[in-house]
Amino acid sequence: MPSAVETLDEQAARCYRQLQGYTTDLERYIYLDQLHNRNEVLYYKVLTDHLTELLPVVYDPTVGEAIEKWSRDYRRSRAVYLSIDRIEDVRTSFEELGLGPDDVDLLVVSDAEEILGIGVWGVNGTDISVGKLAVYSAAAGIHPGRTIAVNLDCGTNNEQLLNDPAYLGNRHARVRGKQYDKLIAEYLKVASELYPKALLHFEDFGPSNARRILVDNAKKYRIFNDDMQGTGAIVMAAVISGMKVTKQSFADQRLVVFGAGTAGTGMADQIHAAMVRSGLSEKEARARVWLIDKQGLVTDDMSDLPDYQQAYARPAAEVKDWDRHDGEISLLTVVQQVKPSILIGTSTDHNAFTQEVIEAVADGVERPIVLPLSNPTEKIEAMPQDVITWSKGKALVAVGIPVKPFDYDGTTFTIGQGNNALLYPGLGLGTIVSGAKHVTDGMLLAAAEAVAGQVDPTALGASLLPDVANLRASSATVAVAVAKQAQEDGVATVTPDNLVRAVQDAMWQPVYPELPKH
Ligand SMILES: NC(=O)c1ccc[n+]([C@@H]2O[C@H](COP(=O)([O-])OP(=O)(O)OC[C@H]3O[C@@H](n4cnc5c(N)ncnc54)[C@H](O)[C@@H]3O)[C@@H](O)[C@H]2O)c1
Ligand SMILES: O=C(O)C[C@H](O)C(=O)O
Ligand SMILES: [Mg+2]
Repeated sequence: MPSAVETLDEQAARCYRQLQGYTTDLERYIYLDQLHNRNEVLYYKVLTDHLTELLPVVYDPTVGEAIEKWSRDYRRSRAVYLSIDRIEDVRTSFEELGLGPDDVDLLVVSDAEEILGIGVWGVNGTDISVGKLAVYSAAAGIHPGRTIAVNLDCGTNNEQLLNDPAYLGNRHARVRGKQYDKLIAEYLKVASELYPKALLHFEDFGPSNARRILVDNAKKYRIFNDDMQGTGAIVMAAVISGMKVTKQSFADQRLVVFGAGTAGTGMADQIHAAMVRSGLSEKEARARVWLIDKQGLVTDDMSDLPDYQQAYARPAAEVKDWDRHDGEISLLTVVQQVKPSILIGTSTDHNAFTQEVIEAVADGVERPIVLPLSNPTEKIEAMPQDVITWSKGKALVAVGIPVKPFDYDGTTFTIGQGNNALLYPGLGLGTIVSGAKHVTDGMLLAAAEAVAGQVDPTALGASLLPDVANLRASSATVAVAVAKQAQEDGVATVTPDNLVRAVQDAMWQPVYPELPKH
């Protein structure tokens, strides 16, 4: 080795300078991934020191592009691969890691059927698990050595991958039905037996599997679906913040969800539950939710509605006089009829929130909450600057991607990042610190309230959500609230006297360990 002996800070400064030499975010992603593979402490040091700048590089939106090119650019495996063709190998695949029952806090698994909004990516989807874990470690100090990324390779229907000679996954159509269910059951069984203390995080599954797996297993395993629960909770945080401006309660809201899949219906469920908690009956609350999917407004005369949409289908009779185009009731018509106080986009339909739609929303109520949440950037329903301009500064906006502050009519608007990354790291840490047997609805709500409690959104242009730069502190606050709620909900298995201290102590810092002295 060269003679110089450097500190971690000096090494990190060199890496950061090297990073400046690249021109595209994908190149930066690859550089950081190689650093991740070479020196994990140094990688996290650079990442945590420049979190606002580098989160969009290691995570959304760049991770979407990295996934598309993953086989082409393959470097090194950072995950456990479980093949649908070799379910009998699930246990050995984990055992090969040599980790004991007390060694693992967290697994992130994806079957890559709905990566962000870019569809099915087979084994290339590995990096969504890797990226989510990097955010857990950088934002909430979950020890990276105590985490495992998992890819479930169920085949892929993505022709581009099947025809790509470089593709590294199973070259057959996606396997569904009994064989798929067997793989999921085996994963849950093995992972929870080998690592009984670990939280099992599910990411970017297709809508029907995401919901089914969560509903069937929520009571049996320590399981969390980020796209449903994490997203639902960050949206709750944004809405709680927005209601501080409008001085309303959940019972006053009218919710339109555009894109009623995993994330959209997950949010509808959490906001519906909050409406019930604020005094509405189940039925009254349902009557305040409108789902729109590919076939327009979801109504109860539609055949083959998936179960997660049925609950909110509007009676056909109620909308029989509404305008239709090609038989469908459009987003614009729904907005004009309903005058939503909250409009959410989780459709992947880029630019669906047109000027006409946003103007209609702003005509309907004084300060509408507008959340175009589809990722990555090329899927977003509307850019925040447009939503602010078209609503004449009235809309209260958050989006899934990071956006720089901008001026409108003499005011600077700061747009919060309504991405589950602002919430799940703290939720995970709180779950781990409390040893919670399950992630309860109460814990999700506590996380949402803790996130919202960190901002004052009342000034015009203020953000609805905390700044990513404060994510580490914000995650610690969320973790304390979640662990406390776990105790109140009777699911905590560890009850430290001083929760704040326990959370701080549990947070891993990127520093080199002391070498033992001889
Ligand atoms: N900001 C966040 O934290 C966050 C979290 C989860 C998901 N998302 C984003 O939300 C989007 C959806 O993710 P998902 O996991 O729910 O996917 P999904 O496939 O489960 O749901 C998408 C839904 O939108 C519908 N849709 C597609 N095109 C449409 C159109 N033109 N009009 C109306 N509806 C249409 C689909 O039929 C489907 O029901 C993705 O872009 C994802 O990145 C964001
Ligand atoms: O990964 C993200 O950026 C958020 C979310 O989980 C998504 O699927 O879009
Ligand atoms: Mg996701």
